[in-house]
Amino acid sequence: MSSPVISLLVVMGVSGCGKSSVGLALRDRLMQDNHQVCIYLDADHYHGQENIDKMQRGISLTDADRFPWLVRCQQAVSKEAEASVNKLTIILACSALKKKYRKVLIDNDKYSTIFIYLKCSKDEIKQRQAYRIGHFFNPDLIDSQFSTLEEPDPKNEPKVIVVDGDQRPVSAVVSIIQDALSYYE
Ligand SMILES: Nc1ncnc2c1ncn2[C@@H]1O[C@H](COP(=O)(O)OP(=O)(O)OP(=O)(O)O)[C@@H](O)[C@H]1O
Ligand SMILES: O=C(O)[C@H](O)[C@@H](O)[C@H](O)[C@H](O)CO
Repeated sequence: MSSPVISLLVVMGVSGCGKSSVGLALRDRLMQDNHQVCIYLDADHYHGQENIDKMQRGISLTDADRFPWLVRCQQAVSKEAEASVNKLTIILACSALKKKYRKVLIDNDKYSTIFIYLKCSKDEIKQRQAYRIGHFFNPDLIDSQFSTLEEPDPKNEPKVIVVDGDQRPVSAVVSIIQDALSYYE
C-alpha cells in the first residue's frame, strides 16, 4: 500500500491509558527511526474552561460538552494538514471514546486516519490516576470513562490498531505500534 501524503494517528482511550506519554514517544520514534515529519497535538488543549471545571469537579462530560471540543480538535488537525506541503504524520492524543466522536475526527479528503486504541484495565488506570499529580482529571470519573467507552472494533471501523496499554514501559507500547503501522506503509 502506498503511503498517503498526510496521515492522522489518533492515540485514544480512557483518561490515564497513556495517550500523551505514548503519543509523544511515538512522535519521537517515528521521526528518529522512520525519518517522518511528525507533529503532536493534545486534545486536552482544546477543551473550554467549562469542560475542565466539570472534570475537576468529578462531573462527566456529555455529548453536548464533547462535540464542540472534538470539532476544535478536528479543525486543528485540518489546519496542520492544509499547511503542509510535504508528507506529514499528525499524532492526536484524544480519548475519542465513542464511535460517533471518532467520526468527527475523520476527513478523508484531507488525510487518512488510523485509530490506535490503548486498551487498559480499570485496575491499572486506578493505580496510575492515584499516583498522577497536577492534572485536572478527577479520579472519581474513572468508572464513567469505562462506561462511556465504545471500544473500536477493527471489523466494523476501518484502520484500528488495538494495543495492550497496560504494558510497561511506554517504549514497549510504542514498539508494538511502530510494528503495526508498518502494515499500512
Ligand atoms: N505504558 C505505560 N507504562 C507505565 N506508565 C505509563 C504508561 N502509560 C502511561 N503511564 C503513566 O500513566 C499516567 C497517565 O499517562 P498519560 O498522562 O500519558 O495518560 P493520558 O491517557 O494522556 O491521560 P489523560 O487523558 O487524562 O490526559 C502518567 O503518569 C504516565 O507516566
Ligand atoms: O471524557 C473524555 O472524553 C476524556 O476524559 C477527555 O475529555 C479528557 O480530556 C481527558 O481524557 C482527561 O485528561
